[in-house]
Amino acid sequence: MASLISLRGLHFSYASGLDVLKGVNFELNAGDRVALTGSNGAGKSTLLRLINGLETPDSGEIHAFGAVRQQEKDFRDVRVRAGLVFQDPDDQLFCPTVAEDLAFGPLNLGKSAEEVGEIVRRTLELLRLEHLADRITHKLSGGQKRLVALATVMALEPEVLLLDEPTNDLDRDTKQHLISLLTELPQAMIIVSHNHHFLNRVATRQVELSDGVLMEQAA
Ligand SMILES: Nc1ncnc2c1ncn2[C@@H]1O[C@H](COP(=O)(O)OP(=O)(O)OP(=O)(O)O)[C@@H](O)[C@H]1O
Repeated sequence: MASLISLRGLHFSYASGLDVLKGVNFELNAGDRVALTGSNGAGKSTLLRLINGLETPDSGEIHAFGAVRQQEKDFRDVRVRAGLVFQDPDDQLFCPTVAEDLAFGPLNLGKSAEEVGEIVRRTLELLRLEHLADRITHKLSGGQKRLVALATVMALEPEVLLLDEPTNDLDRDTKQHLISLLTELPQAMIIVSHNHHFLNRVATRQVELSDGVLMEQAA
């Protein structure tokens, strides 16, 4: 079966001249929950942004959902099908209330108000966030915002999840709930985290980004 996402010989440097990726090869297959580790500044968030077309590689190929993706227009459907939850929830949340933030994406995809209402209800329930539906998003705690950011991506019903440090700010019980939730979801995912306990519980594979290349770690 073809990979959901395939990166081939990916090179990327920032305009400052900083060489971040120096030939990354990677395959994400159905059912994979991949832990993406590496030291601070190794380029993990950059790699997630490249998959979503938020950065452009200097060379190499990005294949997603069966097609090569090169130009901005090629990534429009990738951003919906491979939902990126940013490291900083404030980059993700911009509507007045939690329910409106969850509704924004599906409404934008042209779903009916009735369908969207059902998606919002179901997603809030899945993440145990029903009690926050009418809260003002920017007044939530850091952990609450992180879960709402995940919920806004889940509301788009993506095929792949790209999670950047999903456990930051979460208390022990909420982390436990996130472990149960992620291991029960059908989606393939890439999870960037420094929390090895969490990754050991959730991931099916581990890759480490070091000196610009990805290395598969022994199970
Ligand atoms: N917009 C940018 N412009 C220039 N340099 C950047 C930019 N964003 C990130 N960098 C640099 O690129 C490198 C990789 O950053 P990135 O955020 O991808 O690392 P990371 O592995 O996710 O780190 P962390 O574990 O600390 O979150 C770092 O040296 C960072 O300072």
